[in-house]
Amino acid sequence: MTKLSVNINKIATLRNSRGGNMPDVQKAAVDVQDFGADGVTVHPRPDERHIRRKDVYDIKGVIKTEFNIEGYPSPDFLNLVKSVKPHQVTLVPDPPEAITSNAGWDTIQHLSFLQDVIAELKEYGIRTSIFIGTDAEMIIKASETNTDRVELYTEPYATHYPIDREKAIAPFVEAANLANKVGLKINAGHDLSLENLRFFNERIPFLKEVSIGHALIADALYLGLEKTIALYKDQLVKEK
Ligand SMILES: CC(=O)[C@@H](O)[C@H](O)COP(=O)(O)O
Ligand SMILES: NCC(=O)COP(=O)(O)O
Repeated sequence: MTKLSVNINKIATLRNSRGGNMPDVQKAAVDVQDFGADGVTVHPRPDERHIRRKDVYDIKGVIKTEFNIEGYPSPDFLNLVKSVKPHQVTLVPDPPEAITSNAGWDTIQHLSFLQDVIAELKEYGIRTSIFIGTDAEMIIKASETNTDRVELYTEPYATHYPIDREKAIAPFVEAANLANKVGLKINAGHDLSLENLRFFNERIPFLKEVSIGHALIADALYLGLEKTIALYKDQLVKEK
């Protein structure tokens, strides 16, 4: 069954908005795991707009499932993840001013850089994943970085799903089959939701893990975190 890694960035956003420790991000990391998440994902951005470096260490201390840390491989970020040694690091090409992750890597232009970073992370026993679009050339080149996995950037799917879901999913099915063919394991994330997740999971072959945050935390404001995580997990149960 496809694993669900819950991204708790937006819990930190709420906490930071008042300057105290409510909601408690470390407690949220414990709770999402107790409620059935297969992992916790965070994205400590350079401006610490939500997840802070301290959060990363606090969460590391309570991980019983899998810890996935996302970020641009700056020297600061690499020092942080080498110190924390999460199960997985997901490398994203986000510039510091990006409002959110909105593109996959250009694995042709950045091949050598990614090869070096991935080799360094593997020396620390960290599983690597790189954020990628559905472009065939980028996926083929991604296999030359020696990354363990790619994470398919699913915003285009989520945007087009309400318009024409067959058209929305087609490039991602092709991309997943190609990634598998070139020896890459497959994660996916960004803008996945209760609306679009079941269809994505049913149609994408070889999918190992989805990381979901924004929509899940928004849903939890109405439904509660425990019920919301159960609903998202249910979307990942494949019909017999
Ligand atoms: C890599 C990805 O698509 C998301 O994890 C994104 O990085 C979320 O970041 P924000 O929560 O800052 O939007
Ligand atoms: N890698 C995607 C992620 O962790 C969460 O993205 P989103 O669900 O907040 O868009």
